[in-house]
Amino acid sequence: MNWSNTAWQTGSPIYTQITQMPFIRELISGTLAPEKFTFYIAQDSLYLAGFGRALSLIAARAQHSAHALEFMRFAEGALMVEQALHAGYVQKLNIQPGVPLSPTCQHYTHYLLSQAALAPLEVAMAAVLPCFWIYKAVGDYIYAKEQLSDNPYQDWINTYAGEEFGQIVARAIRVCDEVAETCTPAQHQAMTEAYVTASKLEWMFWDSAYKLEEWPV
Ligand SMILES: Cc1ncc(CN)c(N)n1
Repeated sequence: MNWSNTAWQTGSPIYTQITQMPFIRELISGTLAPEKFTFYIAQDSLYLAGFGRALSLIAARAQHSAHALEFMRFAEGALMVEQALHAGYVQKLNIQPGVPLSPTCQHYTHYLLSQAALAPLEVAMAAVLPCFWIYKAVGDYIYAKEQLSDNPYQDWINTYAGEEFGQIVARAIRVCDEVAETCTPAQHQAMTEAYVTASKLEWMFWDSAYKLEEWPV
């Protein structure tokens, strides 16, 4: 079995819980409060800046030039394509610059950056994989469930359920599997742990937006 099959199976209870979150249910029905989506977009723009840097760090550390190139393209995708979607929303939702990182956004981006800089390369790659794979799965899930023709969140849904993002996700999974081929069982275990941790942080990210999370002090 490929490492990615094990990772998906291990992380699937978290994925299932994500699909049941109020944030996701309300995205499907189009009833999500605009202030919650605005909070999400503002934090996600900050997240994507950190995520793009983490991907660039992994590219710089990759052992094979084909993998380095893939991660450079992934970084470009996060910083250009996804940020372009957000830029449209930032304008539409009138999000002002200078929004501070929420506690969860800080936790998640710093987790990815520290893994990208300091963890063994295969663990760093596994840590960023949920950012691709869970979003694609959630995008497809929402797309399949929604019944509205005028969902206010349709652009967001189309981006993550789209074919183009699907191809990027397939390539990210493939690189992880190629790297995992030469890893020991202990290294596979460390990869899966990083994958599960990042999956939990995905759950927390949506939860924090729904709660409009603030610093307690
Ligand atoms: C928190 C989060 N995770 C993943 C993605 C998709 N790259 C995103 N935009 N935001």
